[in-house]
Amino acid sequence: MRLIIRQDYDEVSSYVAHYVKERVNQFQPTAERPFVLGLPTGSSPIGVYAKLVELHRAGQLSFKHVITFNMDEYVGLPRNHPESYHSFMWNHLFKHVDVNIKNVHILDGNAADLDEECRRFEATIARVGGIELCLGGIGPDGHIAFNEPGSSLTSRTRVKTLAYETIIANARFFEGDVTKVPKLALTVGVATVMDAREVLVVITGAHKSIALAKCIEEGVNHIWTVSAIQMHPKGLIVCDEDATLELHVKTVKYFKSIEHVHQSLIGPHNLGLQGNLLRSMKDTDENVTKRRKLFLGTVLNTDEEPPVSSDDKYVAKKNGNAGWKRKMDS
Ligand SMILES: N[C@@H]1[C@@H](O)[C@H](O)[C@@H](COP(=O)(O)O)O[C@@H]1O
Repeated sequence: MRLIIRQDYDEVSSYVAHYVKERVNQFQPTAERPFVLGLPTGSSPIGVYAKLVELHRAGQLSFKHVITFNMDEYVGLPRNHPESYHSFMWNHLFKHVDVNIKNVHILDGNAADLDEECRRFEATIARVGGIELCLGGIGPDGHIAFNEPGSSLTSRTRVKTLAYETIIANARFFEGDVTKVPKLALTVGVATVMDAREVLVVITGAHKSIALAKCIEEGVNHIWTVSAIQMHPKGLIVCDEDATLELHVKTVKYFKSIEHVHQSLIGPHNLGLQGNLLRSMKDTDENVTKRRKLFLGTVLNTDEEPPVSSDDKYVAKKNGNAGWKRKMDS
């Protein structure tokens, strides 16, 4: 799992939107081989959606061959209610981009048979070959989609009773009145999310800092359901500085250093796709030499171009707080 830390909400949104753009474009989706994207609601992804719309308008991203699955929907709220997740998605993303409405999948919280609706949703995801990239947000209690504390980590799409904390948190969208917040929702399960080939969770704000710490510094558990991301082979969390408040300094430094080394390996402009790009790089001698130089340059913390052979004057010799030292200086 990787953790990318950006200064604030805007930078997080920009990072995630560019990440999505890169992933979709790199995939080169077609009608026969569409890109399948999982999408969240809530205030966390609003900035991401605004940037995706900008990228679309700038001609850098098309949703023509993108199939979407939303994570959840309230039960019993009319589809055209301003706070339904149907309305949310339409207003923040779908009406602004070239997505084919037939490719949009949002659970129907007014279906006559809610269990059947959930089964149908899972079957549709399977039919299109699974989700390629699933974006998510979390509640302050660490829930992903509406997988409230105590949800099974093997859960699938189903009807869920909302936790009181979630009802209170979401009352802000219902004139601050908890009685107006629906008490049930349909939601994908934790396992549905984790089945995606890649999971990217956005976490911003000091009010989510405990959840972030629980999610990445403690064990996988069903109380903080987003902690399941620890088990995912390709999990990415993008957070802002405020959300790191409860993390150990060591944790923050570790993830920042990892990102720093990645960027030094392939350059700062390849937003988060380092793994893919590195894998796809042809390992010619020239590439190996280039990457090695970049890597050594970071580790040695020197402006001088480092050499490329292993038995050179630069050695892994720590010179107290002064950083790495050259052998000939020692
Ligand atoms: N079901 C949604 C979640 O999918 C979302 O992640 C969460 C966080 O919302 P926000 O981003 O507004 O904090 O809200 C709701 O509970």
